[in-house]
Amino acid sequence: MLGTIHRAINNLYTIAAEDGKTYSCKIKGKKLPLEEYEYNPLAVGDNVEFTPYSDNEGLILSRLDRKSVFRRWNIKLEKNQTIAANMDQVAIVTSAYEPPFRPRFLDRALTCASGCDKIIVMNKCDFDLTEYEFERWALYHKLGYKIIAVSAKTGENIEQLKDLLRGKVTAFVGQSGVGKSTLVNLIIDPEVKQVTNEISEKYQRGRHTTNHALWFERDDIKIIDTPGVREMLVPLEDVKLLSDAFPEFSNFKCAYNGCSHIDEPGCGVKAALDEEKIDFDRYESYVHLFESIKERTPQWSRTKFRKNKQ
Ligand SMILES: Nc1nc2c(ncn2[C@@H]2O[C@H](COP(=O)(O)OP(=O)(O)OP(=O)(O)O)[C@@H](O)[C@H]2O)c(=O)[nH]1
Ligand SMILES: [Zn+2]
Repeated sequence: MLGTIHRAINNLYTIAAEDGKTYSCKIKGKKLPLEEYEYNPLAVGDNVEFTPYSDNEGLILSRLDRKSVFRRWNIKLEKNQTIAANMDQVAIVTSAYEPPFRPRFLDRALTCASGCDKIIVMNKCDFDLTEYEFERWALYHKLGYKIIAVSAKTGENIEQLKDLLRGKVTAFVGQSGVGKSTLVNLIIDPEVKQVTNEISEKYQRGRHTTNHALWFERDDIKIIDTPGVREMLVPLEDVKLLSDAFPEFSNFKCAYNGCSHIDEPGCGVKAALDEEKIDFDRYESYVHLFESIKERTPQWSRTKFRKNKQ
């Protein structure tokens, strides 16, 4: 039987199956195959093949191919952790205030998502952005990302956000406290208008924080809410991920195929930077990401980077 993982906690998986029923499952026998540096074989959104052994229990046999993933580097485990899989798009939720808008965080989150569209949601737009923040925010629009400013508090633009979600599976990711759960609750259950900690019981969630990813759906809107994090570290991955998150670099040609845009001669990206055709802050953000991947594992050398890119 086939099904989709809607919840994954401590090797126990809740699966919504093709027969319309929900099964609580474990992985059969040995573990599922893991890639080097990979922590968890299964995440919310994964499609699996399983054998039911009772009306509501089963054993997972295999994972079907993924079309997309959102994964980050788990610093404690020193492994890539897959947070959500097979979504059509990732909504990176940021907030205008408390926590303040952090473009660097946003760049990292953009890099963690692969194989899907990315939309950027600015929640708490009942607060004003500073002029500087507004400019940074507008830059993402210029780069071609879908962006939307909403307020879970006042309801501003929530209908427009819903329009972006219809007919799709969307993973909500972001810093802790930006209001992901408040937004998800508002979208999934419009009757619920109270603040988060009052509604958390209804969904049997933690009081203030979401500590595991969870699938929600209502009509044709399907959302994977994910735990908020303080830091979003980019996964160890084919470095192509980085270039995907910096689409503006692809407008410029470099002398070397697979140029890392750090110190190679004839780098078109660095030339464009000198001519102010690329935003300096974005470039700096890229350098940080590049260095963070390189530092983490000495064996992930720049040579490997070049080889992977070709
Ligand atoms: N002013 C204002 N406050 C909001 C808005 N949305 C959420 N909040 C508040 O922000 C706080 C954090 O909201 P949560 O929904 O718990 O944030 P989260 O992103 O799910 O946080 P984690 O569970 O840690 O990932 C709560 O006190 C909410 O009531 C908004 O649009 N405007
Ligand atoms: Zn270059």
